[in-house]
Amino acid sequence: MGLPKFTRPKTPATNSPSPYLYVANCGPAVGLSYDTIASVFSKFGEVKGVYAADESGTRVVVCYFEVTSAQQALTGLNEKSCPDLGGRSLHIRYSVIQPNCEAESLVNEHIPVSLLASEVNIPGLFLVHDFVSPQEEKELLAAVDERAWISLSKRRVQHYGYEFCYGTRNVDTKLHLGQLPSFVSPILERISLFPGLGSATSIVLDQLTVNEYPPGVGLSPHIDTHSAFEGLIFSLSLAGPCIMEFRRYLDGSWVPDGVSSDNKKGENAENCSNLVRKSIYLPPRSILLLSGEARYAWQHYIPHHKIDMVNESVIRRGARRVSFTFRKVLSGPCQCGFPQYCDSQR
Ligand SMILES: O=C(O)CCC(=O)C(=O)O
Ligand SMILES: [Fe+2]
Repeated sequence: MGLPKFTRPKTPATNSPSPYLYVANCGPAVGLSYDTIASVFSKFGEVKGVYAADESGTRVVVCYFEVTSAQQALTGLNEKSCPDLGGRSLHIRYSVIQPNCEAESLVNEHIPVSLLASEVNIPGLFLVHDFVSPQEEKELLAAVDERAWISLSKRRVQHYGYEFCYGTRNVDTKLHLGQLPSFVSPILERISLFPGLGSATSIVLDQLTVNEYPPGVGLSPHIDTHSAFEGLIFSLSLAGPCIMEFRRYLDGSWVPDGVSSDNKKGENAENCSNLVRKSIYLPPRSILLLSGEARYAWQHYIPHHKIDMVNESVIRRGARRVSFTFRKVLSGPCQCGFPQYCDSQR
């Protein structure tokens, strides 16, 4: 599964022809849809696909079936004002294919982005839109902005209840920071009535991490450490949207130690064939619940994009996205039914 990764060619020359063209000054961020680009390039031969070359929205890779098509397109379009593309001049080179590599950085390599959890079809994943009102959103943001942020390399965080340690990806259960702050009390009450969980389940949450992501900053793939937290993880999205992706290794491959949520390397899967990927759009004021299989067996991550393609629409990340992740610290070992992904059971 997944497409090969295309790299930016090192030499600017038109040597080493290949069926793949790396095209700059072209893409959704400059108003050119993938369909428009495909239709212009298909004048030179059959186009296999058009993909984002990176997260800029202004560079794409056009893949032909035949090298000769790419050669003709390069001759016909490179550095020339193109009337079919609003007079824009494209900067084109042959691209290089990197074999056996998943291309997660190709924004449009994409898996379709679902708007509803039911479309994603991962057991235990739920999304509720408009979980808080715009006024509550404003108040929650104001409350955290009055408090001290901790700066990580690319984003800022606050921890309540227990501190989450990114080095060990765990919490120190002996270090209780206190009750969750009163400004989240109405949210906790509403979570206790969460649809789908049944009134028999009493939901106690005692750890909150607030994450503030600037535009273009995401989160690398991870499963929240099984031994750190119980089975329900709620994440409230505020201020700006994002897409969250999920991937599961079908053979249950273990995530190597040291791949922390701030380590972008963790995004490059070594092996594409045993991986399933899904994607969901998280609008501001929505809350996501990871439980069961979604919590224990699927890695979740936020691609490092400034713009996201949500089906046919280009969605710009806002000035920031702030998430409130509510969890319950686990006191004993994890006894989940997914031992192949469980640090307590390996
Ligand atoms: O920002 C989010 O919604 C998710 C955060 C997350 O996955 C985590 O802190 O483990
Ligand atoms: Fe997480």
